[in-house]
Order: sequence, then C-alpha cells, then structure tokens
Amino acid sequence: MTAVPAPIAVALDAPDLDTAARWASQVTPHVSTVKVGLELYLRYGPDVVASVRGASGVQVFLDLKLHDIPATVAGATRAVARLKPAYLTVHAAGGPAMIRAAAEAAPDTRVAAVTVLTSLDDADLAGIGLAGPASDAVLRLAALSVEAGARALVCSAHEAAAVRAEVGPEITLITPGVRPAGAATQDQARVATPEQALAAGADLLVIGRPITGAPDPGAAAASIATSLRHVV
Ligand SMILES: O=C(O)c1cc(=O)[nH]c(=O)n1[C@@H]1O[C@H](COP(=O)(O)O)[C@@H](O)[C@H]1O
Repeated sequence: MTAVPAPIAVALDAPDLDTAARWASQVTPHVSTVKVGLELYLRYGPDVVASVRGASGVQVFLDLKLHDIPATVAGATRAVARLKPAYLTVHAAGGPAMIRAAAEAAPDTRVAAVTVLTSLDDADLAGIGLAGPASDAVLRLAALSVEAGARALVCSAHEAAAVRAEVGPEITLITPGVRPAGAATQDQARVATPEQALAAGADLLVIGRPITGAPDPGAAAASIATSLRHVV
C-alpha cells in the first residue's frame, strides 16, 4: 500500500532548473508539496511552475513574498494566479489592505501571510524597530492577516500552538525553520524538529536544505515523512 504523502513542502532553492526538477521528482512520492521561491522564479519565470509540477501534478507553493502597495500586489497576484499555485506568500507587514488585495485577486489560491521570518530572533526585531518579542509580533500579524482574508500563515513552530489558538482550525499553518535533530541550523534562528512542528499544530512543514542538501534527497524526504507518521 502506498503511504499518503507527508505534509511537507520541499523548498526547491536550486540555482538551475534541471536540479530543481530532479529534486521535485525525487521527493514527490513522499511529500504533498514542492515550493518555488525567489531564486528559481526570478531566474526562469512562470514556466518553472509547470517544470517542477511535472507529470505527478504535485501541489506547488509559490513563495514570492510579495510586499508592496495594494494595487501593485493585486496586479502581481493576478499575474501568477493563472499558474494555479496552492499557496502564494505575501509579507504580513505589508498591512491589511495589501493582504486583502492579494486574497481577492486569487480566490482559488491560499494566500499565506509571512508573519516574522524564521531567520529573525528577538534581538533582530529590536534592531528593526518591530515591537517584539517574536512570539507577540507573530500573534499580532497573524490576527490582522486572517482578519484581512489570508487563509494561511507562515510562522515558526515555536509560535504555532499560540497562533492556532488565536486563529482557529480553518487556517493553514505553515512552518519553515524545520531541522531534524542534530542538523545544522544554518541561517535559521527559530527552529524546531519536524516532529515538534507537527505536534505544535503545523499543517505544512517547509523543509529545504536538510532534504535537498542530502546525498539522496528522495531518501531524506522519505525518512522525515516516516518520522512524522509516529506523531499524533
Ligand atoms: O515563506 C517561506 O517559505 C519562509 C518563511 C520564513 O519565515 N522562513 C523561511 O525559511 N522560509 C522559506 O523556507 C525555506 C527554508 O529552507 P531551509 O532553511 O533550507 O529549510 C526557504 O525557501 C525560505 O525562503
């Protein structure tokens, strides 16, 4: 019997399309979603979505982190809505009118508001001048994003349980900053293991380098997927 793909979005942060398409085909038996980010999209444009979706038809998460005035974000969102991504990211800090503009421009896509990047810690927020700690800032941005029409939120696993309590069960919680126990954190600050993220209430775990940097990305994805089957 084939196992149900795990709730993981593999970040295809590759320098070239062949590598990204190879990673996508290696991981798609094991995961529900692949994520196209700025590196790939800015180099190859909209065609990259069909290339990584491939024959499997895996869900594509388009991570463009839009952040501009509402009219510009509405236009950009309309421009990519025809690619039918399951998720499209915008920065929550763009404010409610911008988030609403994106949500209205792509009714068939879950607009995911990025609250506080998982690469930032409390000291970074103080430096930026954003009222912290990160746990408070995430909750504040999560509430305003959902009120403005976002149907998904991006936060770290550290905040997932509190965000879930704040926004209820209908909102998709997406958590990057995921590292298997003992793996290097690299440029991530607010990290958790896959099991911790799922147990905290995340619906979709974004995982990049721990999978794509492994000698066999397919095997790495399968191993993490298996570890999640034991989490209730
Ligand atoms: O929106 C995202 O996906 C995102 C938000 C965030 O707060 N932190 C974050 O790391 N990401 C993305 O998640 C991925 C994490 O990759 P790894 O650090 O390699 O697992 C990258 O593609 C980031 O762009």
